[in-house]
Amino acid sequence: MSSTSPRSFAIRVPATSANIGPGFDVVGLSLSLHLTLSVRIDPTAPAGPPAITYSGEGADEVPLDAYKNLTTRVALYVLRCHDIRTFPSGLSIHAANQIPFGRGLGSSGAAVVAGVLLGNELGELGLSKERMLDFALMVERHPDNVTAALVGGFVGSYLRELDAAATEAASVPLSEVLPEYPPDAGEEWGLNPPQPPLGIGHYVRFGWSESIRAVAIIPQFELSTAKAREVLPVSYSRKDLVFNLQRLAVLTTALGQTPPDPELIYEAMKDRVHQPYRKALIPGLPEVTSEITPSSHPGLLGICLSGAGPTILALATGGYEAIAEDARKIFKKQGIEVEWKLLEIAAGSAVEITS
Ligand SMILES: Nc1ncnc2c1ncn2[C@@H]1O[C@H](COP(=O)(O)OP(=O)(O)O)[C@@H](O)[C@H]1O
Ligand SMILES: N[C@@H](CCOP(=O)(O)O)C(=O)O
Repeated sequence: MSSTSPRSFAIRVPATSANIGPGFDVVGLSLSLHLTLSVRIDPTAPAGPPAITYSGEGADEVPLDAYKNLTTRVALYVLRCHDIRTFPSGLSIHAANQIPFGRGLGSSGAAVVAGVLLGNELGELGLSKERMLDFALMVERHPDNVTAALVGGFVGSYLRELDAAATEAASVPLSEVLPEYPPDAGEEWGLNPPQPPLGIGHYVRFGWSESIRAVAIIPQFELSTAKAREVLPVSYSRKDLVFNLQRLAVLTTALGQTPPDPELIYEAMKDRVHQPYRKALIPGLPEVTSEITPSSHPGLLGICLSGAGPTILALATGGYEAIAEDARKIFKKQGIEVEWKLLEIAAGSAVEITS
């Protein structure tokens, strides 16, 4: 294909639920709601900034300026790290988004991963998954959502301990990784964006019993992840850490067993590291997680906050509607409306060349 031929491709990134109870900042699960970018590059089109259109969740608030939009800013960061200073001319992008913003379903992680994949395709960079994860981790610094969104499934990840130089490179302020472009008149384009250190994130995919589905009970208010992280303490008692470690060790295997064991899983999805501190931001959270149990709701395996919330994630093999409707009643007492969705575990991110 000549360099003046138009080309098109689609990028599809799943939603994610992070933590799954005790695995704060460690485990994530990809879910069947997607952010899909339909991208066209027509090098013969008149020069101009990228044309972005957007539909679905967040359409009323997402910026359509490529220098302000999270996905395109991440793509430009990836390009600049490879000495490509601008978007190609004749670039148009349509984003169709099913992932609600600020609900604990990994919308920002999906937007970041989509941006990394977009940069990789626009620049024809041929980056490996591992290298793409490095770029995503320069922007979203907890690995659980972006790793599960990139590779798909039920995934555990850790950040490698970096040496002093790599630590410095990885701790540059986000404003330097993603400066608001374009620069003011008279300023130069930044020539040396902070390069991600090699091999920041490492992951493993756990087994997942095919009988398990996810009920996402989504309160109709937004809670930013940044705000929900501010309420967490900086240190924990040994008792609380051991409580979580014991459960996480059991949970990562228990969710792969067929048939899954509700008694084992319900207890293994309890948490003392983040949920107790977030309950003030999510009225009804303690009641939902303690009143909906495998004995009151046959089919339920376990129930927890999804990511930083406010969504509640129930893992179950049946009885989905009763779980969701009873959670709705509990939230209603707090004056909170919810919608709920029955979701499957999704495949990881994918790029499809359409022409
Ligand atoms: N598809 C998207 N395109 C651009 N920005 C997005 C997109 N999805 C999410 N964002 C940004 O991420 C923010 C939500 O991130 P966050 O508070 O981490 O919540 P969560 O990731 O749990 O949905 C949104 O308010 C928006 O600024
Ligand atoms: N481990 C993070 C996960 C945040 O997920 P999100 O979907 O709410 O962005 C945390 O709990 O803060």
